Order: sequence, then structure tokens, then C-alpha cells
Amino acid sequence: MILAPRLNSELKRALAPLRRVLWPVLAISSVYNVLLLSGSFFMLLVYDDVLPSRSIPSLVSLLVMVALAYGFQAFLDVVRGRAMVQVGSLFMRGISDRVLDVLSRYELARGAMPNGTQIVRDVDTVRSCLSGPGPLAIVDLPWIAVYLLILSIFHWSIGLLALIGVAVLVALMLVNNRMTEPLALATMRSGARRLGLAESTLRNAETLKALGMARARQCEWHGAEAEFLRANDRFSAISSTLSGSTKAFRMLLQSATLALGAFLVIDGRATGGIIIAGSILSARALAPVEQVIANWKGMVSARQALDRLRNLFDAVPARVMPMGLERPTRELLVQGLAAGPPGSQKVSVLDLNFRLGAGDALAVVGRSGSGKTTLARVLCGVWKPLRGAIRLDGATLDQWSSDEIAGILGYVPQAIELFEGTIGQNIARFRPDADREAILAAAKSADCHDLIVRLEGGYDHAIGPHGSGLSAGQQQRIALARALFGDPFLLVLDEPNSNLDQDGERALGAAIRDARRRGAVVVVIAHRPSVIAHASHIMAMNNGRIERFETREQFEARITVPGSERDKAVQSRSVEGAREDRSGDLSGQASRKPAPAGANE
Ligand SMILES: Nc1ncnc2c1ncn2[C@@H]1O[C@H](COP(=O)(O)OP(=O)(O)OP(=O)(O)O)[C@@H](O)[C@H]1O
Repeated sequence: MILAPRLNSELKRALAPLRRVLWPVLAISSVYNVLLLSGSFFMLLVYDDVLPSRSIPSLVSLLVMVALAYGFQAFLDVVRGRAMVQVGSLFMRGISDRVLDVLSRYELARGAMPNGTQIVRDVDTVRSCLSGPGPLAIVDLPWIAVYLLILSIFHWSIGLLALIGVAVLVALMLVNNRMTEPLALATMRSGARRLGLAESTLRNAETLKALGMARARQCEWHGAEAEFLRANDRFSAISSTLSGSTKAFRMLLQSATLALGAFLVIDGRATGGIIIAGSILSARALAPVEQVIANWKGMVSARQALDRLRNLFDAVPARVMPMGLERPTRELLVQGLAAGPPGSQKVSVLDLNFRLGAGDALAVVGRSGSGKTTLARVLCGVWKPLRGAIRLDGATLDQWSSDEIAGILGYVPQAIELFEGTIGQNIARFRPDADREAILAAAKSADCHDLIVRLEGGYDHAIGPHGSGLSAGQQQRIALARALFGDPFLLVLDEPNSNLDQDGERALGAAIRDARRRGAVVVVIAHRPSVIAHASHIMAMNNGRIERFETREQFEARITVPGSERDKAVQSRSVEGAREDRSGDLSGQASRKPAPAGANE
């Protein structure tokens, strides 16, 4: 069928309320459609019985009856309309968690999401179609047969004329579908592109202004808008032309029926009442088709929206909630790990194998693009391994539920993203059950308590969208507190000091030391050498592979690390030499720097 989408089990479940109300709505619609006949029968009786008999009591009682019928008809129309509004709301509620799930997982599992956030609008399109008059018009369609039958009982030629009218309208409807379906798709795509541009303009306002890109963006924006308007205008033009022609055709048919009735009366083959009743009834017979045409755009859009929802749900299947495990306490094991960006063929890290025990801290160093961030993302379960596994006390990350993982993992991503809300909420990862003590403890572990209380409102200080209202360094320290919230077993910090001043660096060092002391495993990606002083192991990456994995002692035997005993000794010997070591960037240093005298290589 033109409007029947292919559904998967999740959409069928979400649309189950539609199946549940189908029979009651069909029953109500049957009574409603019978009541719709009352107007034409009233006319028939007035012209054929009341006027010849000149009976006022008959006229009054007929009027009372038709008024009651209209009242009941209005009541039934409201009831079935409200039932459909409920179906729309239940559909939206039934699918809302899954939509958020797909939004949060699609890009991490499959790469960029097609049409951006169109999924949200798609749900709304389906909801408003279900709640609108379109589906009820379809329910009324079979009643056309009953109207045609009654018209044929009046006289076969009146029935035939109405049948031709219905056939013409259905043909128009099919032509309309053929012409508008690709346009509905084009409207959606250009609308999504326009919205994507609006979102990216909002996000990158600073860069656009500073680099003088406003004009270029304006051209792009106008292009997207013109494309959207073109598709939308054509769609609306076709729909309104059809809607207007339908209306005119219906009026013409009504007049033609009147004329035919008049001819039959003149010819002595019908009564005067039949002229009026036939004309009203033929208009009624066409009304459901007319309604379907009027709501065609919404129904085609809803069907396409359901197709897209099905594709997205199939692409990111719902997760089966794991039974859950105890919190890990012993080790992190990385076995034969290969990983790359989702949705691409690229392999960014390959053959990674290492083990860290409770209390270990690994500093990962290497040139840009060597795969450090990829490793951090896979360690946190943000990207899935292509091969191999990451195990905490023997179990892979997917064996814990996302709630449990929240207490096991702490992560400071390379690009910090704080959410709109208070600082306290951000540190507590927006957990509604977070207690004050845990928030304070996390802030103190990250040594940002003083920084927070100095801000207006302290822990209730409101952070704007994308962390606005805080400096980059402040955001990084709050992100560290957020990572430390709940004393996670595995702490993954991706360049956590890129925006930190000396105080911040000291606080970071203390946080890593504290985490190690309580038995956590810390993995810290570092470009600055200062972090190495707090690590128990150092791993150098090159081209996605491990180039060197060694303990800090082994590393220090080769290279002077700022803050180490060896550094202090070197400093006392040569201030100049030590300064060179301290200020250097660590990228690739472990492999490139020639081993100093005494290194055990
Ligand atoms: N989202 C992505 N899409 C496509 N390729 C990516 C993506 N992220 C990383 N890569 C590629 O994977 C490789 C490793 O990148 P990764 O970000 O892990 O390196 P890195 O060592 O963290 O670099 P840096 O020190 O500059 O942050 C690079 O070649 C990069 O081009």
C-alpha cells in the first residue's frame, strides 16, 4: 500500500496503541458515518413527507431528531479524535528512550549520522500525523461504498455519477503521490542541511567572526535556503493545486447530481427530496477522499519518517542490559587491540598489548596522529575495538551496565565538553542521586574546590552551553573533578593539562598520585613531560603501534624526566641542560632522543 511503511519490531511496539484503538475507533466511526446520513435523510423527509403533508409537528420532531443526531455525531468525532491524539503521544513516549539512545550512540558506532538531528523531527512528524485527521479519513474511506449504495438505491444513475467522481479523485490522489513523494524527500534533506548549517554557525560563531568567514557562510546559507524553498514550494504548489481542483470538482459533482436529480424529477423517475438528499450524499461520499488528499503531505512525510527511523534503529540495535558485575579492583588488560574511527575502514591503532595493575599509572606519549586519543576512546568504550579486547579484572566493558560503568570509569576527553547546568551537576555527571559529599570529594581530589567557591554561586554557578562562562583551564579542572567523581577504578585522561597553569599541573599530579594510592589504574595521554613524573609506566606510540613500553625506572635510566631524582641531580650539575629537558615536547621523544650515558639499552 502507498502509505504502509515497513516496520521493525521496535516501531511495531511503539505503534501498538494504534492497533489497540483500531477496533474501538472503527466501531465509533461506523456509528459516526451512519449519523452523517442523517442530514440527507432529513432533507429527503422534509421535501417528500413534511412539505406535501404540511405537518408542523412532523417537522419539529424531525428537527429534534436531526439535532440529537448532530450532537451525538460531534461527540463521537471528538472521542475518536482524542483517541488518535493519545495514540500519537503514546508513540512518542514509547520511542523516546530509543531516540536518545540512537542519538548518543550512532556516531560512535557508525560514523556521522545521516541528516543530523532529523530523527527528532521524524518522531514529531509521525506523532502529528497520527494525531491529525489523516488516519481517521482513511478509516472513513470504506464508507464511500455505503454512500454509493444508498445513492444507487435513490437511482442507479446518481450512484454511477458519484462512483465516477470517486474514481476521478482517487486517480488524482495517485498522481499526487507520484509527484510529491520525491519532493517530500528533497524537502526533508534540504531542511536537514539548513538546520545543520544553523547549528554549526551557532557552535563556531567565534571562528567565523575571527577569520572573517561570515560572508562565505552567508552564501552557503542562502544556497541551502534556496534549495529548501524550491523543494518546499513545489511540494506545496502541487498539493494546493490538487486540493483546490478537488474542491472545485466536488462542487461541480454536487451541481451535476442536482441537475441529474432535476432531470429525473422532470422525467417522473424521482421525487424532489431525492434531488437534495442525493446532492448532499454525493458530497459526503467524496469527503473522505478529499480529507485524505488534504492530509496527503503529512501522511507521506510520516511514512518516510518511519522508514528513516527504522533504518536508524536497525543500524544501532538496542543494547541488551548486561547482568552486571562487581566493581573491578585488580587490573586493566589490553589484548591484541585494533581500533579506528567508527564508520570508516581506517585502523588507527594496531596490535596493542599491555597490562596495568591496581595503582599503576601509564603515560602514553607519541607524535600527533600516532593513535593516543584512539586508544583513550577505546579504553573508555567510546569506540568499539575492531579486534582484540579491553578487560577489567578479566571482563570486557560491555559486561557492566552504563550506570555501573559510570562508577568504574573516569574520562577527561581531549576536547572538554561541559554541559549546561551547575558546576555541581556537571561534577556529579548529572546523577539525580549524587550526594554532596561525593561532589565535594571529587572537587577536592582535583584540587578545584577553591577555584569553584570563588565563582559566583560556587557549586551552583551556572555553566552555559558548551561550557561558556568558564576559562579553558577552569573547564579542564572541572572536567578532571567530573572524571574523579565516584573514585573510578580506571581513569583515562587525554591531555588533561593542555590548558593548565602551574597550579593546575600540581593539582593534576596530586590527583594522579591519590588515584594510584587508592588502587586505581590511570592512563594519561601526555604531550608535556611533567605528567611522566607521576607515572609508573611509559608507553611510546608510533603509527598506531606500541614502539616502547617500559617502567618509569627504565625510562628514567634513558631520559631525564623533570622532577625526577635524576633531574634534580642534573639540575644541580647543569641548569642549562635541565631546562632543555623540561621544556621539550614529549611527542616521539622516548624514541628519538639519544640514550644518555648509563642507560640500560
Ligand atoms: N574521527 C576520526 N575520523 C577519521 N579519522 C580519525 C578520527 N580520529 C582520528 N583519526 C585518525 O586516526 C589516527 C590517530 O588519531 P589520534 O587522534 O588517535 O592521534 P593522537 O596520537 O591522539 O594525535 P594528537 O596527539 O594530535 O591528539 C590519525 O591518523 C587520524 O587521522
